[in-house]
Amino acid sequence: MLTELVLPAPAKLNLFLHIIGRRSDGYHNLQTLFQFLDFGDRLTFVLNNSDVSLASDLDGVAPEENLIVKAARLLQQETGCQQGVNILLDKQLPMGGGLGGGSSNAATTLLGLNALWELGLTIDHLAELGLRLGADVPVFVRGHSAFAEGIGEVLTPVEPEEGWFLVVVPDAQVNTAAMYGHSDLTRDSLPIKVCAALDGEGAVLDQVSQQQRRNDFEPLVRALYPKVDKTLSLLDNLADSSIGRAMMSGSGASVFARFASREQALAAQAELSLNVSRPEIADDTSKLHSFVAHGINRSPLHTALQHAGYPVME
Ligand SMILES: C[C@@](CO)(OP(=O)(O)O)[C@H](O)COP(=O)(O)OP(=O)(O)OC[C@H]1O[C@@H](n2ccc(N)nc2=O)[C@H](O)[C@@H]1O
Ligand SMILES: Nc1ncnc2c1ncn2[C@@H]1O[C@H](COP(=O)(O)OP(=O)(O)O)[C@@H](O)[C@H]1O
Repeated sequence: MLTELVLPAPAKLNLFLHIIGRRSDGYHNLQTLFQFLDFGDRLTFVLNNSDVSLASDLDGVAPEENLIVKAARLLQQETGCQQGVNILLDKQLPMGGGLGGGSSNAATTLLGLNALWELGLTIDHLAELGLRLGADVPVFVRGHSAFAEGIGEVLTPVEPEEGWFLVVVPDAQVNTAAMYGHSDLTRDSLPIKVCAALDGEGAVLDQVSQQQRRNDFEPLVRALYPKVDKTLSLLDNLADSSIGRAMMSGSGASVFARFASREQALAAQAELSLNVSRPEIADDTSKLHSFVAHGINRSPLHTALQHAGYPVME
């Protein structure tokens, strides 16, 4: 019997993000392209017979508010499961970074405990539970790059090119709910008409050419957070314009640019470090954290579960 599982909780990027309307409950309808990164947090689950406990020290997040604990308790309520678990979180992703760290942690917990507690829930059921925890959780549960609509939960699997990214994390935490609620947010983008025969990435990209790709949060976050604005400008200067400009992910604060190879992404990272150490710009960008990662269309969580002998059930 399985008593311990160590699983990744990968980051995501929003390769574009258009906000097309606001629902009566205040949530927003989007059209966005999600791709996973081979970089993220790591969760260790050890079976116990008593309670759910989490070892982590996230600033400002009480254990009961942590999406990991919420996900575990939701599974217990839904299934009546009496088993417990000790969970250890190795946090690598910035909080409020637009990389989906909290949502990914929740999805890894749902899938990990479904295996460890032998609950046998289907992927559809787990995605539905995930949506109760956050709009971005279902894509991490389903584990495939996707064109997302609705509030982020209506997912069509797609195959964007698996490029190399330099991701830069300015020293700023952006509050997602506050950005969605801001009066200056663009929320009337024209919907992309996705044809019925959405085939791989093709149909999405035909309609959202590289030049048209944008993140509707970007102008607002740039105006409110000068560090994000400056970081985007710095990264854009290093980006390969034939591939695309630097963009923000989600509601920020992280920004990214795609490169033709890992080597080129690493070279841009080195140049960025050099640039921010220059006295004329060393002020508020000196705390830039960055990493190079591969964009991948199958979540490393699903790959790890398969290797552990627990392939995700459709
Ligand atoms: C902006 C995005 C883009 O992928 O990512 P992040 O920047 O958070 O990574 C998501 O839409 C964030 O999804 P997620 O972070 O799961 O949001 P939730 O916890 O469900 O909601 C937080 C708050 O954001 C608002 N919200 C969220 C999703 C949505 N489609 N419309 C909204 O208006 C609601 O006010 C909600 O109270
Ligand atoms: N396990 C968790 N990891 C990160 N954030 C969490 C977690 N549980 C709850 N949160 C809360 O969710 C918020 C959003 O976190 P996160 O998903 O990392 O950022 P984003 O939504 O910008 O991608 C955090 O600011 C924090 O208050």
